[in-house]
Amino acid sequence: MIVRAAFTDAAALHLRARALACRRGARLLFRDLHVELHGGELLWVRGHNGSGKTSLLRLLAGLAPPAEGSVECLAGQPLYLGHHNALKDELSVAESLAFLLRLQGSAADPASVAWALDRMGLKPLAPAPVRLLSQGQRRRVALARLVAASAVATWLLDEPFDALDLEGCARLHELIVAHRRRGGSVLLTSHQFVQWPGLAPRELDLDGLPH
Ligand SMILES: Nc1ncnc2c1ncn2[C@@H]1O[C@H](COP(=O)(O)OP(=O)(O)OP(=O)(O)O)[C@@H](O)[C@H]1O
Repeated sequence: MIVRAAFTDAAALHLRARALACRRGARLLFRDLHVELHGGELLWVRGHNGSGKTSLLRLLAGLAPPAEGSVECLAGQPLYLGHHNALKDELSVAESLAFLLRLQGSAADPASVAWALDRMGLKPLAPAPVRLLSQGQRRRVALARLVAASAVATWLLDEPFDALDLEGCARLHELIVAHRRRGGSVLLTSHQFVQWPGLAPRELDLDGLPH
């Protein structure tokens, strides 16, 4: 089960990375990167293709060790949502989401799954096989995990707006706004300008870093 983090203390420090360096193969992608993320904040990580945005998120999520520096998660283990949707083609939409919810330690009973699908506008697709879904519909199923992740203080989202139509973007926007309002923090990458009203992200541009 998700450990319920006490993150209602507005503007508390949730995540701190100091002097991070990231090496992929022979390439040093960046070094001397400092990141702080507080409750209620949205941080938009920008940079050209291959600048290291996904690599940075993986370091912050603890999925890979940094070449140098340290990462501290002060409000519990973050939820990392990668740009691969990780759905199982042979399952139905509801079964596939239940599987992902179980993996992240959230309740995966039929009512919780139905609620999460409904919040992402997917209710009619619950019994459909995943293999029949469009890319945007797949993205929505993956993002439905966030509906059940209100107890996780920090969300790390890699290209969450990818493949979404306007309505899908609006639904994700709502989830992010609600999470920040309850004191949660969000760090995301996006190639699109994050311009939804009320989002007002702080920006971290990897293109400006030493390497
Ligand atoms: N396993 C790996 N071994 C070696 N190099 C890798 C590996 N994975 C990624 N890279 C390289 O690291 C660099 C950064 O990749 P990363 O996916 O972090 O970039 P990104 O900023 O997220 O890119 P994009 O905007 O295209 O999603 C790329 O040049 C990529 O080729």
